[in-house]
Amino acid sequence: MKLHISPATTEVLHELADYFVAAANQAIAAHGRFTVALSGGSSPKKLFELLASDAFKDQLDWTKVYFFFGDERNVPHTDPQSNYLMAKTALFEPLHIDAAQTFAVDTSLPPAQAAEAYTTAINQHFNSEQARFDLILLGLGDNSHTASLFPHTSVLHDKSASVQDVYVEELKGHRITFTAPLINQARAVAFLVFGEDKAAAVRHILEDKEDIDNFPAQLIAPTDGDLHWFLDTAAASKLDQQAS
Ligand SMILES: O=C(O)[C@H](O)[C@@H](O)[C@H](O)[C@H](O)COP(=O)(O)O
Repeated sequence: MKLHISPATTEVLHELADYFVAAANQAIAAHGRFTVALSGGSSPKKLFELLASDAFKDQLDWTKVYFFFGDERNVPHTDPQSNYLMAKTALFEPLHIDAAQTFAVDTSLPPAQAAEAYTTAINQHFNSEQARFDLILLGLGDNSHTASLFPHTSVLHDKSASVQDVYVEELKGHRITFTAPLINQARAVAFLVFGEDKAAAVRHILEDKEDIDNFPAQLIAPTDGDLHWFLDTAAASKLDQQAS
């Protein structure tokens, strides 16, 4: 596990954008394409905008990049809460990504069917071999959730490498999420976390004793892959360890 800690969010974003480009070019050179699962929420929006900016957009062949979502809210793709809408606006449209390269969760289906259909789409993308994403981007909630692996939900104990529908009591709604085993199959996982309000959660995940039901992001430990945390100093402020 590698910690990347920088004072300013702009530095964190540039470091992760450099890492994203390097991982993409390495995957494209090695097996002809780069398959990435994007995180949702607010943190990654600036990363997507940076990747689509003049500073980065010409650094890789975007026609060889395939985009999935590590989780999605149970809303239409036109809803401001939609993770797909955020990525479409900040990344896919500015880069003119072909629709055939983007895989949105079909939220027009009931959530359980949407999750099952997404699992099928992933398995088809990987030709029914092990679904091994080249990179999975994750955020972290201040309650230590990641993707839509929320505290005290049954999906935390799902041993299948799949996509699941989960009812989240605190949200009073359904989410569709990768399971931890699916995330942990990835070649690389990168967390992007900003701000003092996340500092306690970061410490729970990286330094406190195992307590999966309260701190679900502790589940994330790639079996045979790299784990990176990209943090600003505020989010890292409660850690004993600093960047390695
Ligand atoms: O769909 C989502 O909301 C995300 O996938 C979720 O896991 C997010 O990464 C965290 O909640 C942090 O969200 P912020 O970046 O908005 O703080």
